[in-house]
Amino acid sequence: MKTCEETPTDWDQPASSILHSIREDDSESDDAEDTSTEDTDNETKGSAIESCFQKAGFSANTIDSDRDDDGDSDDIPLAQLASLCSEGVIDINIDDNLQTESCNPDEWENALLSEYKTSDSAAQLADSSSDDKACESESCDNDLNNKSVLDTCMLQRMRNFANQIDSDYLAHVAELISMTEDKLIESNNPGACMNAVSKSIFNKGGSNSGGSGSGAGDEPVDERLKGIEPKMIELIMNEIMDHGPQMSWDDIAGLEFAKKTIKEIVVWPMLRPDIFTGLRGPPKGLLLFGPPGTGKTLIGKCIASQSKSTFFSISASSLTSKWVGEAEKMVRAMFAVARCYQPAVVFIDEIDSLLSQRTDGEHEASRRIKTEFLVQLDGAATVSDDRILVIGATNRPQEIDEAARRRFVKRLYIPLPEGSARRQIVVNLLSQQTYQLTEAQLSAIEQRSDGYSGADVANLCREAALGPIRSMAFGEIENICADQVRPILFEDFDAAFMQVRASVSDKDLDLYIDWNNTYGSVPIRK
Ligand SMILES: Nc1ncnc2c1ncn2[C@@H]1O[C@H](COP(=O)(O)OP(=O)(O)OP(=O)(O)O)[C@@H](O)[C@H]1O
Repeated sequence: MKTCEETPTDWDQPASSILHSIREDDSESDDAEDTSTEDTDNETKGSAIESCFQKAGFSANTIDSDRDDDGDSDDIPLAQLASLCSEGVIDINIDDNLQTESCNPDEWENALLSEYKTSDSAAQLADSSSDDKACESESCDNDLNNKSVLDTCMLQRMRNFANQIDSDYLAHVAELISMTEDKLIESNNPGACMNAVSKSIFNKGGSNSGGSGSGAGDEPVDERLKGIEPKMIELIMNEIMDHGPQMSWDDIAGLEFAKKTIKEIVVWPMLRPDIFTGLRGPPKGLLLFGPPGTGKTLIGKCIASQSKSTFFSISASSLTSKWVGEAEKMVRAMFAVARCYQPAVVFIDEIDSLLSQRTDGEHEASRRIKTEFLVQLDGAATVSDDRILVIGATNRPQEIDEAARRRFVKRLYIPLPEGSARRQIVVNLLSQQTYQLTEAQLSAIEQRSDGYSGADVANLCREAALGPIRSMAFGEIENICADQVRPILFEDFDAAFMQVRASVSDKDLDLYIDWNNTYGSVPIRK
């Protein structure tokens, strides 16, 4: 095992060479132990990494970090990436450094390295690496300004990290890269790549790297997270940052006008901030209001997917109930994390409960949360470089405070689905099951479900899907093969209509339409 007294590394050589030398160091020291096992491990690791990077749309030479022709594509690039990302040294500012739309590996490396060298994090890294067993030498702790000690400690830390990469971890990275494949290839944008990969590694890295900034109890490295409790950051990453599947506009039935407006005012500007500047700048606050179960949350998720943004989703009532006494801090922390993961969409469900009209008897705590939220909303709106969109969703728009309403510049009514949209929801949901319904029967379902919300229609389908099971005797259910269950028939829907009724009344609808015609962005006729 090398110690901190090793020869310092020349930071001006490409990162790949530095890491190559780490590898050589490692193989030298480990040769005596068991070279053959390590070779096999590295080969397996290497091919897994290669497939990760190929999946992400990188050319093969990105993977051959040795820059030689020996065909030995090993773990160096991932180790490098993983180490830097997990340490929080690399963040989305990588975009500014690169100022390029290409995924050129040399530019990556240089940018990574310059971040690494210039960042304050270097000192923190060396500091944290003093915890590493390999860096127990007193010189690490005592002389952080000594360049050679710093370099060696960093190298040791990178080496440790590389050694900790296991197959589970690779699988995780592969899964993430495959999930974001479209995003990465489409944008061919290193910033997006880094954002996606670092997000994954940041999450997973807590257990793998033990690195600073990744786990609870560590001081976060990013400037924007200074003063925010690491525990809170972790909570936000795990509970509020949405890691669900990507969504497309076709997953949302109907609502064509809303989709069109949102694409125009939100998605395009987030995708092309360079074009949508000044007067064309996007609104930073969007309010989606309408009856429950009409797809407001789906729209929020879809905006995040389609604008290649990180999605943070929280319900205002859980802010006030789940984090009693901490809600205000939570709001601040959430926006701080969102700033680190730009472009970001912060979706707040039931926003009325957070931003309801002020009353004389209002509780001090709820007044403070409201103020904090408005401050953050203003911050997101005034820092023009920030690409954070706040989406509020509510079923009770009339209860929203005037000051808050003003900050949601765009206010879109999300109404009950029309007949064709209800039919599309039914067909989409049934496509996952076997069913036998004629066009005429589908039309009958469409008509009978008039006044149903999207969620009501989904419930109707769920109820109908149980029909074939209910028609069986108990013993039969226990033994039947799944493919022998009879298809869903019209009679099942007939029965389901008796169970599932519309959840929204005409009176409620009138209230929404009135509010929309007073404050909404797209007035409609009753
Ligand atoms: N337009 C739609 N297209 C497809 N599915 C829909 C649509 N609207 C609602 N649904 C179905 O209803 C469910 C609930 O939708 P969602 O949570 O987006 O509604 P919401 O308006 O946010 O409701 P709430 O106001 O109660 O939070 C979805 O998971 C989906 O199954």
